[in-house]
Amino acid sequence: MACLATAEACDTNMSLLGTGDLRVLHPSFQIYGQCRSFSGPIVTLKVFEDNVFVRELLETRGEGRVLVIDGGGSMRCALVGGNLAQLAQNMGWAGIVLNGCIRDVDEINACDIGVRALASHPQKSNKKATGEKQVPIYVGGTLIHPGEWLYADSDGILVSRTELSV
Ligand SMILES: O=C([O-])CC(=O)C(=O)O
Repeated sequence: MACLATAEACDTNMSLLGTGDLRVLHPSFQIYGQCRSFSGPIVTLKVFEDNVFVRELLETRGEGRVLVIDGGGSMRCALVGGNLAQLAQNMGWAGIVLNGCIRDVDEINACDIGVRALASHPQKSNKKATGEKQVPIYVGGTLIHPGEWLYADSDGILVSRTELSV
């Protein structure tokens, strides 16, 4: 699949940026994983310092979708590590965008998926199975709904109400 360049997508979709049908996430994410450019329909998850539901979702078939996790921006533990990134790759997820921290950076960077997160943190999260799947989340300064489309590359991250044509 041809990858859509986010800068070009912004230039050619000014009207969508104006209406909010296309939004640019705040540039506060670090780039990890082998895929610097990825896109797909969004699955959302809202959790706080607990990654049981992250694993539950990544154990299901990704089918080219992107898991966007609102981790509340916590800087106190990691929600995704090398095992979960490998699982995401094996299950066919296009990528993970995380408003929170990862760990096992070298392992994640070896995985054939795209990952965006705020930072790395060596400590694991709680395992209490709390959180909400497929709810609207507020990440990177924008409200994101399940089923919207995400486009990420070296320049940034876009969320679109509908699929964009390349
Ligand atoms: O299991 C966890 O809490 C996260 C982790 O370290 C991994 O995915 O390897």
